Amino acid sequence: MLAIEAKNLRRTYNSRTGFLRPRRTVTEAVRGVSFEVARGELFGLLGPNGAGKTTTIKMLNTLLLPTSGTARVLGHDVASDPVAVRRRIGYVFGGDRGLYDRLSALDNLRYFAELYGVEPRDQRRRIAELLDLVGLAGREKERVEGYSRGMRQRLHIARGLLHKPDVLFLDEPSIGVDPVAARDLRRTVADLRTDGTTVLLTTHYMAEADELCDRIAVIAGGTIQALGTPDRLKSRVQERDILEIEAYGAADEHLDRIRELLGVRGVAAEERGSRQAVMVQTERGADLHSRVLAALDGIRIGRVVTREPTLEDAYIAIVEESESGADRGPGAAAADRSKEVVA
Ligand SMILES: Nc1ncnc2c1ncn2[C@@H]1O[C@H](COP(=O)(O)OP(=O)(O)OP(=O)(O)O)[C@@H](O)[C@H]1O
Repeated sequence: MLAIEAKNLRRTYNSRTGFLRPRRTVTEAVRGVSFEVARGELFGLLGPNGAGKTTTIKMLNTLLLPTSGTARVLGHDVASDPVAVRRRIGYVFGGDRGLYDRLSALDNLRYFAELYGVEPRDQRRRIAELLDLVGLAGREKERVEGYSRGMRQRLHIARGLLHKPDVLFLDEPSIGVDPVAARDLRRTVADLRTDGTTVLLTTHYMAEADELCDRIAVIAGGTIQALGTPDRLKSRVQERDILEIEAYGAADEHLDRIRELLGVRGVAAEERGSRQAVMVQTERGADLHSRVLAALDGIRIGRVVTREPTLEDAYIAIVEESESGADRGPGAAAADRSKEVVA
């Protein structure tokens, strides 16, 4: 039996804005998403902000009803049998909500164990096992208010696992967590595999997805744009070189100028503090160094390197292709999904 089976899932949001001239906005957040996750698999859902990842997860974990389509978790239909689904799943989301700061980690876990109906005779053992799994054993008597963000996230995971769910939804668990703590968190997630838990993970960190996930679906504009193993997704850009340039103040017009160069297959910029990393995907062997630098004329440039493509580059290529259909430019796909109607 499959752990998760989503068939043509759709979800529309209706929201109202304005008082004197009320407007109703209809947003098609998820537009026909289908995928399957096998038991014991670690499946990643990647996509830009607003792609529809959280909405998809919320339909699978019964927090939202699909507008149409069907989904089953461990064979139970999310719409007609939500109680059976809830009994078998855990949900952990990034951020600060969901723990009691003034209590110790141990008291938090005891409280949630009661709430989730963990048998009193099993509670001690289960909590000890989980503290061990998430690397908090020895620190459990400290108040959560003194915990670092990474420790909190690991405690969140322990909380989500108290009732031994077969499927765990992890929505951006490493958001705001420093690199060392993120590494510990990844180890925790990888360890879940050993006891057969199926994990559906959303993340914005590509290295994390590459390291952890058996398969990944890239979602953009409410639909799945690519699905496969990390290696399979990377193979989409294997015929490319990546020119990475450290720049200070590159604007959209500079990126557009680079995009127009012959041999350039994609451009993206990532803010890194006061500077940007401009990533230019070029056809393999096309030596575009000088022409790309000329397009950035007038801007302070730091290090320039050519490197092999990573999962992040594959992801950028997939998302750019989905957004640039018919020359509509970045963001067009997202804009198409919201329509304003007079209320
Ligand atoms: N409650 C809501 N009411 C109206 N629109 C919503 C609501 N929740 C989400 N949306 C819209 O639906 C679309 C998908 O949002 P969703 O939160 O699922 O994306 P996401 O991929 O999880 O994004 P992020 O990475 O930013 O968390 C977005 O356009 C968002 O603005």
